[in-house]
Order: sequence, then C-alpha cells, then structure tokens
Amino acid sequence: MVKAVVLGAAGGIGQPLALLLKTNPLITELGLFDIVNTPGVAADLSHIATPAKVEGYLPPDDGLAKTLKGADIVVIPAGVPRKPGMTRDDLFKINAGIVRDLATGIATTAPKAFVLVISNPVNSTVPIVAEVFKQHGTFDPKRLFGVTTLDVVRASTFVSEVINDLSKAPEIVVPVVGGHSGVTIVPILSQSSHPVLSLLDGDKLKALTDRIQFGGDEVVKAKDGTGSATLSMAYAGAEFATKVIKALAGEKGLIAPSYVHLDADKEGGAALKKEIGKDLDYFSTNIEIGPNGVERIIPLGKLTDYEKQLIAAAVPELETNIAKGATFQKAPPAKV
Ligand SMILES: NC(=O)C1=CN([C@@H]2O[C@H](COP(=O)(O)OP(=O)(O)OC[C@H]3O[C@@H](n4cnc5c(N)ncnc54)[C@H](O)[C@@H]3O)[C@@H](O)[C@H]2O)C=CC1
Ligand SMILES: O=C([O-])CC(=O)C(=O)O
Repeated sequence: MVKAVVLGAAGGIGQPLALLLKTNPLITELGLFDIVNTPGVAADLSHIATPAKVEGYLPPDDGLAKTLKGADIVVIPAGVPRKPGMTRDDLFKINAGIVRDLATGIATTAPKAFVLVISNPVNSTVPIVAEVFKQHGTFDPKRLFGVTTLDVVRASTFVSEVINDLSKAPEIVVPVVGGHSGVTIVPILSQSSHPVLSLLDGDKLKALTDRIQFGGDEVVKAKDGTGSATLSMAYAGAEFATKVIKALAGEKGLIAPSYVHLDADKEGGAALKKEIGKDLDYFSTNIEIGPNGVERIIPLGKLTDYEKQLIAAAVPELETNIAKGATFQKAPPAKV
C-alpha cells in the first residue's frame, strides 16, 4: 500500500506527473492538491484502469491536510515557472512562500513522508523545507530529496545525440552533481557509462557541458513566455519517484543522483565535503535509496581537471543559494 501525493497537481508538470504516477501499479492511493482544478484532474485520472484510488482537493475545508493524510511520498511541483530572461533564482520571491506553506502542511500532517522537491529554485527550496521540518521537530535528512533527475535525463539524451545514436539514450548514464541551476549543474562526463570523453576535443566538451547546464533555457526559449520544461520534468519526476517507491517496497541497490542534506549519511557526506573542499549542507550526488530514504551518499570519485574547475565554480553559488533558503525560513519576509 503506497500513497503518493502531488502538490501543484493541476499545473504543467503536475498533470502529466499525476498521470504517470496513476499508471504506476505500486501506488494504491494518489492524492492531488492545487489551488485550482484538482477535482477535475482527479475525476479524469480516476477513470484509468490502474490500482490507485485518486482524490483531488482544493484549499478550502482543510484540503491540504486531507490530501496529505497517510502520505508515504509527496512530490512538490507547485509554484511559478520561468519566462525568458529569468534565472531560477528570480522565482524565489514567489515560490519560497508557496513551498514553505506546503512544507508546513507536510510537517504537521505527514511528517514521515518522503518529500521530493521540484519547485525552483531547488538549490534554495530544499533548505526551506528542511528548516520548516526542523521548526516542527520532525526533520529527517534521509527523507528529503531535491529532484535533479531532469539534468541526468538530459545528459543521457545529449550524449546520445553526440554519438548520433538516440537508441542508446535510455542506457547511457552520466552522473550530474552539484545543484540545479546553471553553473551549479555539473555533468561528470568522464564517468559516463558510454565513453564519450574520448570523442570530444576541448570546445566540444565545453559545448556539451554548457548544453547540460543550460538545457532548461532551451525549453524556456522555445516555449516563448508560456513556461518551462513540463513533460520532460514529469517523466524525470516519475522516474525518480518510482525509484523511491521501489526502495520503500524493499528493493535494494537503487542509485540515483539527488540534491540532499549531507547529514543524511554523515560518513558519505563528510567524504563528499572533503572532495569539494567546502562544508556545504546540501549537494547533489549519487545516493543509494533504501526503505528509510537516503542509505548512502556516494562520493564523486575521480574527476578530470576540467570537472574539478566546474565544481569549484559551482560551490560559491550553491553556498549563496543554500543560505538564502535557510535564512528565509528562519526570518520569513512579508508575504508577496
Ligand atoms: N526541478 C526541476 O528540474 C524543474 C523544476 N521546475 C519548476 O517546477 C515548478 C512548476 O512548474 P510548472 O508546472 O511548469 O508551473 P505551472 O504554473 O504550470 O504549475 C504550477 C502549479 O502550481 C500551483 N500552485 C501555485 N501555488 C500553489 C499553492 N500554494 N499550493 C498548491 N499549488 C499551487 C498552480 O496553481 C499551478 O497549477 C516551477 O517552479 C518550475 O521552475 C520546472 C522544470 C524542471
Ligand atoms: O529551466 C527551468 O526554469 C525549469 C527547470 O528547472 C529545468 O528545465 O531544468
């Protein structure tokens, strides 16, 4: 019995993500919450012949608490997306308050749930959720995940394009570490499962790295003011959520990158901090997921000089993003 919840379920990501979760046979209950349209989305999905019982709620009459009751896993894609010319950090002003309020609901109603944060800027929204949980005395770093899977999905696809064979995309695995915005997205192409590095001279390596770091901008530009990645994000979010659900069900050896609190595995976290040369609280890296959440933080391993430079460029921005999220929750500004 697994109850999954989507907060922001009527949105561009929320709807296709809810659809993909509804088709997951491991899920027996699917709770959908948004400030608009969730009863309609839920009624629509409920006709699909899969096991999950679907319910959709709006804010009135304790809708958030009703949605969250008994949740095992909560995925949060609520909030505004970028328009051309904006950075993810520009979304902080609006999304920080949304994420804080939803996290408060989770901390009070489903404090043991695994929380998967999609809302941008992920580098800062994850610390906000952690601070809310700390204030409620319910923070367990093993259960909080920033969803960076789309960067990994993009890396697989873009590498398959470089080798001119899209059929290989599903099997290519490239660790992408750091965070989820611009230079904080660090693809470790030297550890790609397909040995792509040998095919790339300096310029081509930089071009591929840039494309993975700024892949989100490609979609924002193409959507021309109507939003950012939704369908690829729903795919990526469902893929990560499915790993977490399989781990909950007892499957072993599930590895995926995620942006996590480095106390989730103190030993692995300490080793990673040593590698990056900074005592950051959060970083995205491969983690092993188990029935209690993060079982193991897997250090970065051997990096090229170029990758070391990318990490060095990511660290100061991550530090700023993390501090912004953590201090917002400690001293919330007036609501916008
Ligand atoms: N982590 C990642 O890799 C990615 C993150 N994103 C982020 O995901 C977020 C959502 O993007 P889209 O789905 O495209 O936006 P959208 O605008 O299409 O949908 C957002 C939904 O959130 C809902 N919402 C707003 N305030 C809410 C609240 N207080 N409670 C519940 N629901 C609320 C809205 O009503 C809307 O239905 C954005 O912040 C975007 O930047 C987008 C793509 C990739
Ligand atoms: O680019 C954006 O704003 C949305 C996002 O996080 C992505 O597509 O990676």
